[in-house]
Amino acid sequence: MGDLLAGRNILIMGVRNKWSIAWGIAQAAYKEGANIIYTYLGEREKAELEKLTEGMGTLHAFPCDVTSDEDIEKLFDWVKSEFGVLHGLVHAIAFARSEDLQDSFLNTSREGFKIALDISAYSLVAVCRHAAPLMTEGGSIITLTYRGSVKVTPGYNVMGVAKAALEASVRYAAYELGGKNIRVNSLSAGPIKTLSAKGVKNFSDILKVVEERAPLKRNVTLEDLGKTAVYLLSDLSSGVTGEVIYVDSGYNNMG
Ligand SMILES: CCCCCCc1ccc(Oc2ccc(Oc3cccc(O)n3)cc2)c(O)c1
Repeated sequence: MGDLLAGRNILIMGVRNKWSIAWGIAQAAYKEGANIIYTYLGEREKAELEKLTEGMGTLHAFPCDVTSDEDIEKLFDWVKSEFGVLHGLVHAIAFARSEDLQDSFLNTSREGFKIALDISAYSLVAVCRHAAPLMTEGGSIITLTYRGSVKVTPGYNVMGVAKAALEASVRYAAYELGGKNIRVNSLSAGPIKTLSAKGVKNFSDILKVVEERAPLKRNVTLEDLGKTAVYLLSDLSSGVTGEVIYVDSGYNNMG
């Protein structure tokens, strides 16, 4: 047990089950003494959270559908009234319609494009706007991204466009919040078998390629991601903001 995050209130948005990257981050932050607050989408995710957090003390959780400004407002009103101050936030939420994650990118519909960008990119902007006033002692905000934002990954399609918008949003949010000592960064994870990954065609192909070609010759684990998230959430990364940190076994540096 470390104390890198002792006494810090950290809001984690996006735990769906034990395979979730957000759950790997929650476990690592908990081990470093953080006081974790969760948001969930529906009753199924709430039940999963209750199961996952058994034996970890009181479960602090609140519902939030990030497509609703009212939900986001209610969430932060509740966090303010229950905890007063927030020190960290993990945004691990994204969505695109599965038909937009299959073959032709050019066939992405206007509605599908809007949905992907609203949930996967705009939601970070709204969350930063509401979290910042609670980060009165400074803070660290991290979101999850993927290499498909900067390099074409067949099948990732509109999600790659959404992640490009997300990464640019991280830079602009970091610029505006730096003066309040609030840092905003993205963690670019290598492919991991999550519930979301099931929605991306060609996903399974890429796991094998990483294992064969990446410098570390293995895929990353939830533990790998959790440790880097603790670094970004803690004072160890005090000089880092507006950045994309790759945790992908070095794959992104291959030719
Ligand atoms: C061909 C790309 C292989 C590597 C993809 C790695 C990856 C896996 C999962 C990722 O997160 C999501 C999140 C939501 C998402 O949209 C979904 C997920 C399931 C069902 C569905 O209808 N949409 C797709 C990917 C992600 O951003 C990146």
